[in-house]
Amino acid sequence: MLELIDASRQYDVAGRAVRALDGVSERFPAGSITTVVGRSGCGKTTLLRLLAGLTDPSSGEVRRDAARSIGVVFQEARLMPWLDAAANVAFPLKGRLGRAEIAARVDEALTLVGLTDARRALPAQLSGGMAQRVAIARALAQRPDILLLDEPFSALDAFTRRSLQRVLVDIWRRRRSTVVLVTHDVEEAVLLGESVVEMEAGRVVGRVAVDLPFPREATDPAVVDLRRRILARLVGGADPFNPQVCSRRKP
Ligand SMILES: Nc1ncnc2c1ncn2[C@@H]1O[C@H](COP(=O)(O)OP(=O)(O)OP(=O)(O)O)[C@@H](O)[C@H]1O
Repeated sequence: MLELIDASRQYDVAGRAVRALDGVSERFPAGSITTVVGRSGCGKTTLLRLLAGLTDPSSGEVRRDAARSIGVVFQEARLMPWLDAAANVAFPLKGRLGRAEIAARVDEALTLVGLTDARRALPAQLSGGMAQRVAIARALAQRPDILLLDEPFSALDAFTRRSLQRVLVDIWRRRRSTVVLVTHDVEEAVLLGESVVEMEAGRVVGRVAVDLPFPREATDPAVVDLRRRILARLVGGADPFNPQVCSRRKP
């Protein structure tokens, strides 16, 4: 079980208290895939960092089975610049697994993200999207019980994004790890989540069960309809470029 109980996180920004997360209680059942959607700055990354144990809540609680392994994909690749793509993927496995197992996992993960030809390239020789795919491969190779992804596909072109979304769903269905994926793309949230958690101004304002079989298609009328409804709720007809919108609306 992965769970937030009345969790809040406050930051001090130039002497002003910013409530990045405001009393969130949310359960992420073992083996489920959940997407968290909301506009920029509404606390999605903070929620993920709390789940990962990278940030402590200012108040409230995070419950996570300590025996379960966690893999995190951040918004940016965070590769080690002196290691090639394959060595970056292998790095977290060193000392935990034998050489043959590491080699097999690295091959498998690089194949899944479509980067077998780039295995000897250094991060500086990769495009931004390729570097991000290496970061995704690094997380997949660890085969974590809990996989947390922070807008992992937003730096990718539409074709690569769609194929990696499929890879993620495939892997989740095969391994039944607990997956939480944060995105500002409502379509992606509907395509990938068994449930979509809607966030606004540091709060969870809705949770929608998406009762559609995988793999899902963006053109499926049920997906289109759900996307439209979530978007309408989150935007609420307000000016999407007005930052005040975030804090003005109450759940
Ligand atoms: N380390 C930090 N120090 C100070 N303020 C922070 C910090 N991290 C986040 N915040 C603030 O908390 C709020 C929520 O940020 P968070 O990164 O969680 O949002 P987000 O929904 O993930 O945004 P995005 O989609 O743009 O990544 C923002 O107002 C942000 O400025």
